[in-house]
Amino acid sequence: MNDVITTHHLTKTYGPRTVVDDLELRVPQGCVYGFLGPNGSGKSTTMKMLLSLARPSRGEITLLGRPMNRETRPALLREIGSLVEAPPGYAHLTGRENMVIVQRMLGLSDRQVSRAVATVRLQEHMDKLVRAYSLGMKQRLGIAMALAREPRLLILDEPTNGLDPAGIEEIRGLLVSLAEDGVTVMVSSHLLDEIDRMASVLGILGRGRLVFQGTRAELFDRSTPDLLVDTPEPGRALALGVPAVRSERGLRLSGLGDDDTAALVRRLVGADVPVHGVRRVQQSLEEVFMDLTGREGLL
Ligand SMILES: Nc1ncnc2c1ncn2[C@@H]1O[C@H](COP(=O)(O)OP(=O)(O)OP(=O)(O)O)[C@@H](O)[C@H]1O
Repeated sequence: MNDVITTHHLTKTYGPRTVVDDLELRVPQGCVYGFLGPNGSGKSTTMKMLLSLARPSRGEITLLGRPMNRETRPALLREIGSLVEAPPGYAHLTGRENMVIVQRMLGLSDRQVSRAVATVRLQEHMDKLVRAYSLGMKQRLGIAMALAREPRLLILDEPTNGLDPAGIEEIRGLLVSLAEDGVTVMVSSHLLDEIDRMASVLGILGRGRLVFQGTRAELFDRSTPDLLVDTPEPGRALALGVPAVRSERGLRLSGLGDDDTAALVRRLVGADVPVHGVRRVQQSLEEVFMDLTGREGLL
């Protein structure tokens, strides 16, 4: 599978602060790539660098198989649709007038514009002022603007921000169907659940660094399942200073490898705490993310 986005040592510093740190992104063709991270972890800055809206302090970007540089930039950007700030568009114009501006700017055909509008299902609202649109309609108009050029790559920064569950569901369905048609979609969010339900590949940022990249299954492979210790006397185990929380049948511990598990069992048995069983259970996706991002409040 070809990668549509690759970066090498991609870094952004603001003064003494490194906000994007040595990223090696690999975004495969035709997937929804979920770019996740807590607020302030560097998602927007990364996407802006991919779109030449911010200049990298260091590193290289390759898009659609071509290195991004002064010569290739104009042609590459023509093939990329994006939504990176709050919904674009002039509020005092209608949806249609906004689309005409995009059409003229990019030299698009009527067919391209009407297809994009139909894809986001805004046909019936094109003669309303954008000011009167709901947030979801504004986001859909923004996506129509990004789609009209029939991009091979879509880069969307938090496109579901502020939408209600029905609006989120609608955007999610739209992005998945675009990917099925071969468009590569990179979409950022700080909402784990939302990304998990649409992305087939995940990139997770924590404090500017890529802490994980791969499929959901690979993510679970990397995590250490929690340990459940069945004991009728969890209080005595906790009194020993064992780093556990109480669970239904005893105790639950996170992040314990095999050696630590053996040491724990020895310690409990040595202290005469009855151990009826020791099992592993998979962490929830939330817990895996929390561990990776340093529990910075990813939802
Ligand atoms: N122009 C700038 N000058 C200085 N610092 C900046 C600038 N732009 C972003 N930052 C800082 O870089 C860090 C990363 O910001 P960024 O917006 O990329 O994060 P994010 O993951 O997209 O977060 P959010 O979900 O809140 O948008 C933040 O600490 C932010 O304050």
